[in-house]
This record gives sequence, structure tokens and C-alpha cells, in this order.
Amino acid sequence: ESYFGDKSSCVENANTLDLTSSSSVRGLNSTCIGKAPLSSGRSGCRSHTPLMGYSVTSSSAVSAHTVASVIVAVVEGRGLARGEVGIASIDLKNPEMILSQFADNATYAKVITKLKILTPLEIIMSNTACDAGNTTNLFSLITEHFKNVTFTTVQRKYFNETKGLEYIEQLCASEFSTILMEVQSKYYCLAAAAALLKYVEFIQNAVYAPKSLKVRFQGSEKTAMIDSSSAQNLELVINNRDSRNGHTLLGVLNYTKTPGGSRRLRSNILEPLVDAETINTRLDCVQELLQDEELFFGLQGVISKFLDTEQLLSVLVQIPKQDTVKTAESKITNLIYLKHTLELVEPLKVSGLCCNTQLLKAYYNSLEDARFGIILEKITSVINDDTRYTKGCLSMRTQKCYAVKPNINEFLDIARRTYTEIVDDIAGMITQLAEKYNLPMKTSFSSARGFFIQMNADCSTLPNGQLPSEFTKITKMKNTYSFTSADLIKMNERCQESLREIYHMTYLIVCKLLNEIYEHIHCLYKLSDIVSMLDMLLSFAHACTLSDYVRPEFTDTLAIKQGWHPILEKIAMEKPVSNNTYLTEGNNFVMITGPNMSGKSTYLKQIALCQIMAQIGSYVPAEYCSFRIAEQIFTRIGMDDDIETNASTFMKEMKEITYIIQNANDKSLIIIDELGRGTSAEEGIGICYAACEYLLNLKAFTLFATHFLELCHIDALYPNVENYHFEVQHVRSSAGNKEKIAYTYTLSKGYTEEKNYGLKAAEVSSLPSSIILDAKEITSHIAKQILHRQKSTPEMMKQRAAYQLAMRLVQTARNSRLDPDSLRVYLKALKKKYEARSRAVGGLGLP
Ligand SMILES: Nc1ncnc2c1ncn2[C@@H]1O[C@H](COP(=O)(O)OP(=O)(O)OP(=O)(O)O)[C@@H](O)[C@H]1O
Repeated sequence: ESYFGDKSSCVENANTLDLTSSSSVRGLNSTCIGKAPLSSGRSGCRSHTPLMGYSVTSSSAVSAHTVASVIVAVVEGRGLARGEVGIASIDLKNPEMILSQFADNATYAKVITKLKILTPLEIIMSNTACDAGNTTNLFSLITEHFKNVTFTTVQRKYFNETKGLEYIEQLCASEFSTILMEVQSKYYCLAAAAALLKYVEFIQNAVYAPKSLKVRFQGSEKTAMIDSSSAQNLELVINNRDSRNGHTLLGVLNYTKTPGGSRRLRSNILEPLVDAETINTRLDCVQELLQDEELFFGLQGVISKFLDTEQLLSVLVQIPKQDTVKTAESKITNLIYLKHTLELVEPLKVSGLCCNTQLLKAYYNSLEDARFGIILEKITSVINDDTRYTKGCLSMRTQKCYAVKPNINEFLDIARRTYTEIVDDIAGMITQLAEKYNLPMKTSFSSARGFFIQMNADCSTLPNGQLPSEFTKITKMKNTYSFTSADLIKMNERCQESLREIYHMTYLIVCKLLNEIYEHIHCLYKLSDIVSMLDMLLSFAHACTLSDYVRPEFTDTLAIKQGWHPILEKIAMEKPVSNNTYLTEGNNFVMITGPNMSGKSTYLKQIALCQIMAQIGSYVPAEYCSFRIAEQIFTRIGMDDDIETNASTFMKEMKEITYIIQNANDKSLIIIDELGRGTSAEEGIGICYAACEYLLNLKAFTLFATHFLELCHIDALYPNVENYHFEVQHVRSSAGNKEKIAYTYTLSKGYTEEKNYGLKAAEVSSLPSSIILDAKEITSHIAKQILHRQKSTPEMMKQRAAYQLAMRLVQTARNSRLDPDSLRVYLKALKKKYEARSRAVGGLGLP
């Protein structure tokens, strides 16, 4: 039985579907269409519509108006990736699979919203989401929100990302195949896709034909989309050279104190906001934190005491099916964590009391929720006031042992007395042993060994250089001996025995208490949300205090005055050379040239990073900055061949640019660095030119760095192009015979005048001088040939001038807010100017 009509049956009877077992194959054929498969009369059971277009004939989940036929697979990351959710959905009546993946918070608002939009007929999740009665938060929330939707669990092994990628490769129609690039490192949506397709295959008893499926990726709503290769190019959360070092945007901004805060920061960096109002409320808050030191340190002090609230929540709502000592112990620990967390609510309120900004005020009001007090009161009626979370396993063990107040259960009190006596006996025994052998023995404890003896001593001080024979399990680290004795092992066992009794009795009391608390527990979702958000905002403020960041503004213009690369600053430990950026609707394409190593890539990445920082509510490394909200951020940055996907440099470039062209819109920020590298120069220029012309027709802000200087002339045809270049200086070496390039990393208007800078860069490298000499000769020969071929005819130049004028006039007229008379004067002046220019190239009569 694998179909569950409602949440309760789902949790209690979760029986995982094995998609391979022949006994459970219930694929529909013409005879069973219309019957609810294995229905046991519960609500929510329904029949599937097979691919071939049969209609749904019975379903209580389906309203009369909208016939639901969407199957959705949902999977969540585990461990550090908790909160990262992958969704794959497919409409049985439409061969289109939609994938999404995003990070969500404890309320899983995005997942719920997304599922609501999808209106599923059935939701598939992994059996581990409700294993042995331990339901995950996500599972509980989904079942709660979608009571009429059928739930099915399938074995976790079907949520296999490698299979998911294979499926998409096989099934996705070629015109949508750029999806592969977008999702290839989005493991959770791939895993969901694998389970979904396998499941659909199973219930439909049919497979999709190869290359027949439309596959789309959809980010979560209200956030800017950054595809996975852009996130990688920009080193947002992972450094490309060493995944463990913190030279990433996350590393620059992460001064969070809680795991929830750090997760939130990570998810925000990957999915920045697009709503200027929300961003500004965050910025107001960061500003207040920066201006009010007391508020900053007060809040930071309290926030840093919080544990992983989301984790706490998820274990609290799990009801273990079996009562073992381990489950008992962990429930008691969690209750202590809960008490610790709730006790921080009041200090959090007090430290934020003097706040002025809207967001902090709203948080303060949320903390006024009476439920926090109710839960704490209930807890303190049973749990000792001084029971608290402490570091160190022995002290935490003591806290758990004495958590419940005395006189609640007299057997518990007796067991605890016994425990105390044993612990005292152990200490006494070790003191006696120390006196007997005249050695500096101390009582120690570890969760693995229990109580044992530790001693700092040089082996020369020991009789015969050895420990007495009654000691066993001896280990030595430098001068520290750890050992035990047969008596001590026995006492440890007795200690454990009495502890088990204590935990068991405490557990029963704790369970009763938790049952009374459950109805109020949802206020903790709010608390975990507040804590993680405050932690992130404090982290932004902290980052600002370490460098001179500035508050961004949001307008129609991308204007950065003296901005710099935040990660480079962290790596170099000094401020990099800063530069300006200016893009507007009428000037939305910047072409950047400059010799190798002059700073082009760094500059391009810096702009994208600043944009992301601004859109998550952080201050930005600049003197002044204004951004136009970007709905998508695309980057194509030259990197080495992708060995993993076996793609050549050229094919990878082509896929990336296709992806940008297919998905960019007027609100995109597009960063392209060295397109067309992977083929011959002529073809490279051709491809770049065509791609530029396409992008020039969008209102997207594009920054395009290239070594093809021929492309710079595109500004003659498109008035919205502006050329910039990185300046370098030529300095003579002290010997005076060799010229060297000195990089200024300074951006200036116009295109670079530098010639053959590749050769100059090669000279600095260790390439043998004979090869460089040859290369110089060949280059000059080819250059002469090209010049000869490329010389523009007067006719071509005339045409270009005319076209240029026409474009400028149209653009001016379109953008102008001048009154008609002034406009006429302006256009006349413009015409005169261009006629003069066109005469200079041979004279051309203009209309
Ligand atoms: N603004 C800056 N301030 C200080 N150092 C910089 C700056 N920009 C770049 N650099 C340094 O110069 C190095 C080369 O920069 P970058 O890779 O951006 O050059 P490039 O012009 O893209 O080179 P290529 O054309 O060869 O790809 C960087 O690794 C960095 O160390």
C-alpha cells in the first residue's frame, strides 16, 4: 500500500514504494484506467491519466473546474544543505517538466508557494522524509498544506542526481537543451527529476520518447536568477581553486554567529532580492546597526548565544517510533536547547528596544508573541531554573541528569542520588589511587570512554618508566597518559546503568511536557526567521566596519563611483585600485579592452558582485553607488575546458552564450568576458559581433570585455555603446634596454591603443626569446596582410557615417524630453556636426 490519502495515514503507514519490484507494479493499462489504484477509500486517492490522453475519471483531489494532473517530486538536502530544496514537476497532460531549486527558511514559504502555483495531483517525496515516524519539517508542512493531495514516498535511492541528469540528456528536446548547463550542478532538482520521471514511468507504464520533453528551470519567485555557472564564475559561495578557502563573496560577508544566519546569507547570495522596498528595509536596518554601536553589540551578543533554531525545530516536531536510550537522551537535550532558546527571547527584545527602523520594530513586535512566555512557563514548571545548555559533554550530561525538578518523580530522585554517589565514588577512588602511587592522576570524562584517568607525567618519573600493572587501555599523547582500571570500568557500567534509568524517567516527563507545548511551538518558526535575518544583517554591518562600504541606491542607472572588488580586497589584504561604472538605458552597453592582465575580468566580476551585494541588502565596496534592480545576472567568463562534462572551450562558450541569449530580458545584467576565444580570430569576431548586435537590441545592461579590437567600432553603429579600456604604462627597465608594462588597473574612456600586447605579456613570461622573435615577425606579416584587405572604401565609410547619424537622431528623439523647438535646434546642431564628419570622409548629402 503506497498511496496515502491524508497526512495521518501517511505518517503512520508510510510504506515506501519500490519502483522496481514487480509485485508492486501497478502501471495503468486500458483495463484499469479510472480505478483509483490500490485505493483504500481514503480521500486523495485518484487515478492517473496515462500519457496517451485518457481523461481523469475519478479524483476527490480534483475540483470540477481545474483538473489537476501535475505530479511533483520534492527533495531536500541533508546536513549543511538542509533548507536547499529541489522540485521537479510534470503535467501528465503536457510533456513539460519544470525544475526548480532554491534555499528556503524554516517556514518553507517558497516551497509552499511554488507547490500552490503548481496545484499538484500528487506529491512524491523520499521515504527518509518520514522514516520510522520521524517526519521532516518539510514533510509535515507540505502534508499540512495539501491535505487533499495524494502523497507517495519512494526510496531515497530514486532521488539520484546523476540519473536525473542522464534522464534530461535523454529526454529533453534539443531546442531546450541549454537547460543542462543551467541545472548541471543543481543536484536537488536533478534528484527530484530522477524520482519523478521514474515514478511517472511506473504509474503510466509508458516512457517518454527520447528528446521529447520540454524541460524548464524556474527559480523561486521574487528573487533574481543567477544560473549555476555564473555563481561559479563569480565565486559566490565556492572558490574555484580551493573549495575550502573563504575567498568568495560568502567569505567576504560571512560574520554570522548562527548556522541559520550563515545558511540564510548563502541562500540570499545565490538568490538576491528584486524588490527595492524590501532591500531598503534591510539597508535601513544595517544603517541603524552601523550608527548605533550599543544596538549592534547588544544584538550581536544575544544572537551569538542562539543555537541552530531550525534544527531544533525539526527535531522537536519529530515523533520517534521507538523509544531508545538515544532518542530519550536527545529529546531531553532538545528540551534544554528549547529552554535556552526561549530564555534568549527577552534579552533579544531588550537589546533591540531602542530600534527605530521598520524591520527591527516589526521583529520586536513579533517577539511580543505570548506563546514564547507560555512555553517557557510550562517548561520551568517541570525543569530546573538553572538547567541550561553548556559546552562539554560531562557538564551537559549533568544538566540532562538533573533537568527535571526534584519531587516530581520520587524514583527519579532516588536514581539521581545513586548516580551522584557513583560519580563521587569514582572521584574518591581516583584520589586514592593517586595517593597510593604518588602520581598526579586526575578524573577525566569523554562521551566515548566515560570516566577515565588522566595524568601529565614524564615517563622518567614513573617507576620503571611504566604505569602500574592495574591500569589498562593506556594511551599517551605527548606527556599526557590516559588510562583506566578494571574497577573503574565496573563503576562506569554502574554509572551508565543508573543514567539509563534517569534518562528513561526524565524522558517520560519530557514527552508529557512536549505534548502540552506542541500546540504553541509554531512561534519558533518566527523566532528562527528573526534570528537568522538579524544574524545576516549584523554580519553585513560587521563587514562594513572592516572596509569602507557605502549604502547603495536603487534607480534606473547603474552608477558606481570608485568601486572595488571585495574578494580581491580580502585576498590582497589591501584595497584594490577602484574604478567607476556608468550604464543607463541610452548607454547600456560597455565594451572593455585592454592588454592581458590589465584588470578586465576583475572589473567585470566586481560589478556583478557589487550588484548582488546591493540586492541582498548589504553595503557595497564603493564611494557611491546606484543600481538598477537586475532580475537576472548572467556571466560568461572564459575558463578552462570543462573536463567533467567533456565540453570543449568553444562548445562551452557557445552553450553559455546561447543560454544568455535565450533567457536575457531588459532587466538583466550581462557580463561577457572574452567570447569567441575557442575558434579562429575571424570566426570569433563574427560570433562576438552577432552576439553584441543581439544584446544591443535589449535594454539589458551589458559589459563586454574582448581582445578583438575590431569590435570596438560597433559604437559607430550603435549609440548605446561606450568604449572603455584599461590603461597600462610602458616603463624602461633599469638596464634601459627592455621595455616593461606597468599595470595601472585604471579604466579610461575609449578603446585601447596598445598593440601586440599578447607578445609583450609573452616576453614577461618564460617563453624562450627565439620563439618570441619568430612570433613577432609572423605577427607583423599577418597584420600587414589584414590591413591591406580591411581598408574601408570611401563608400563604406560614408555609409557608416550616415547610418551613425540616423541612429543618433532616432535615439535622441526617442529619449528626449525636450520641447519641440529645442529639439529641432538640437537635431540641427547634431546634423551639422555629422555632415562635417561625413564630408571629411568624402562628403555625403544627408536628408
Ligand atoms: N583593480 C585592481 N586592483 C589591483 N589589482 C588588480 C586589479 N584588477 C586586477 N588586478 C590584478 O591583476 C590580475 C589580472 O587581472 P585580470 O585577470 O582581471 O586581467 P585581464 O585583463 O582579465 O587579463 P586577461 O585578458 O589575460 O584575461 C588579477 O589577478 C589581480 O591580481
